[in-house]
Amino acid sequence: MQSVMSSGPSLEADSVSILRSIIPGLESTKHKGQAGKIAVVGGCREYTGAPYFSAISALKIGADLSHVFCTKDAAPVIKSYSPELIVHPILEESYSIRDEEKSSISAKVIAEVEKWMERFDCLVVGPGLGRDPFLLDCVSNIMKHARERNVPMVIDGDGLYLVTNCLDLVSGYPLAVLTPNVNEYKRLVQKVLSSEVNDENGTDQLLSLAKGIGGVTILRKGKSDFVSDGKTACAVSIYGSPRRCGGQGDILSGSVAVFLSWARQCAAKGEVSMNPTILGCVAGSALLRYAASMAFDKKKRSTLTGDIIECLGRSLQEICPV
Ligand SMILES: NC(=O)C1=CN([C@@H]2O[C@H](COP(=O)(O)OP(=O)(O)OC[C@H]3O[C@@H](n4cnc5c(N)ncnc54)[C@H](OP(=O)(O)O)[C@@H]3O)[C@@H](O)[C@H]2O)[C@@H](O)CC1
Ligand SMILES: Nc1ncnc2c1ncn2[C@@H]1O[C@H](COP(=O)(O)OP(=O)(O)OP(=O)(O)O)[C@@H](O)[C@H]1O
Ligand SMILES: [Mg+2]
Repeated sequence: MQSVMSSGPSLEADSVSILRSIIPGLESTKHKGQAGKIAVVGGCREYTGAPYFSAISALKIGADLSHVFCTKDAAPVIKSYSPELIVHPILEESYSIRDEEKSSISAKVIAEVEKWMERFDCLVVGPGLGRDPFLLDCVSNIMKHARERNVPMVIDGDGLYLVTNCLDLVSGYPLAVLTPNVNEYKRLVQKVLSSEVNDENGTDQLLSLAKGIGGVTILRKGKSDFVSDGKTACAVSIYGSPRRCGGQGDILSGSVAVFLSWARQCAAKGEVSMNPTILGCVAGSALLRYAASMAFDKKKRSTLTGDIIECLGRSLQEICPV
């Protein structure tokens, strides 16, 4: 029986033990893909950094393959950041197409993603996605297909904007993980609970929110990260950095995708008993916070997201040496 809490009344999760329990061994018998195939749906004309941070973090943590489904404009830019990523330039924003093209483009997008969908262990929906209505409509269709195929989804950034306005996309889907920052959490609470964020009763409110969306898992980001699936709640407060450079949430989304895939593999073998989405969130949060503190020790005020990504490998090695 796996315990997510450390002993005592604190909500703090035993995140180091959780990390160690779900990280797979590196065995010579394994083939490419067994350690995880992740896809990020995000990246538009404005934002190319966010999907890159998410997808490259997944690889640096140990996934074997990392795909990005983005707009045609964003693709060459994301490809130029890294030859490691498999980049699909399939999405379109309204400015680049005529109204009469919309239905055929929408069908093409879903046909392209469908070719790959069953191979993915997890999707990350939203990093740098933007808010173009036509693009979000296509992404809604991608999410519906992922759900039909029982593919887990980590929803972040503009994916949360989409989901907050259309809760049915995730409501009642236990393989959905929402990772809101302070603004995104506020919008979710207002929409689902018709109230304002109440920090005095923060854990109860988080439990109600996760329950209100039908048992999805929510990772509320902040000074401490709080995680709940509507039944249990826990926190990750260890490590962290005082630098709040943009992009740390993107590292987190890619990390959670990998860890929840690993946690599901462990759960299928009966090695863990906690909800794998909770384990994935706790592990992702702890690793990001550890890498951020390591990067800050070295770079101080000039710490950027790229510096934190560079520390992911050493952080993993210190927590779970190979
Ligand atoms: N290097 C990169 O590429 C990075 C890219 N990033 C990407 O940026 C995107 C937004 O994420 P974020 O974190 O800025 O969202 P958040 O805190 O709610 O917003 C702050 C304020 O901005 C506003 N606002 C935001 N988007 C808007 C829009 N499209 N159109 C209009 N308003 C918008 C918002 O206003 P509000 O909606 O509250 O009225 C709030 O006041 C997301 O795709 C993320 O992945 C980040 O991951 C960082 C690294
Ligand atoms: N005040 C804080 N103190 C310590 N750590 C924090 C604080 N705020 C956020 N973090 C850490 O940074 C991570 C990212 O949270 P943040 O709120 O910056 O997300 P975000 O706004 O979505 O980021 P992004 O810029 O990638 O969109 C969280 O997992 C959390 O661990
Ligand atoms: Mg964010």
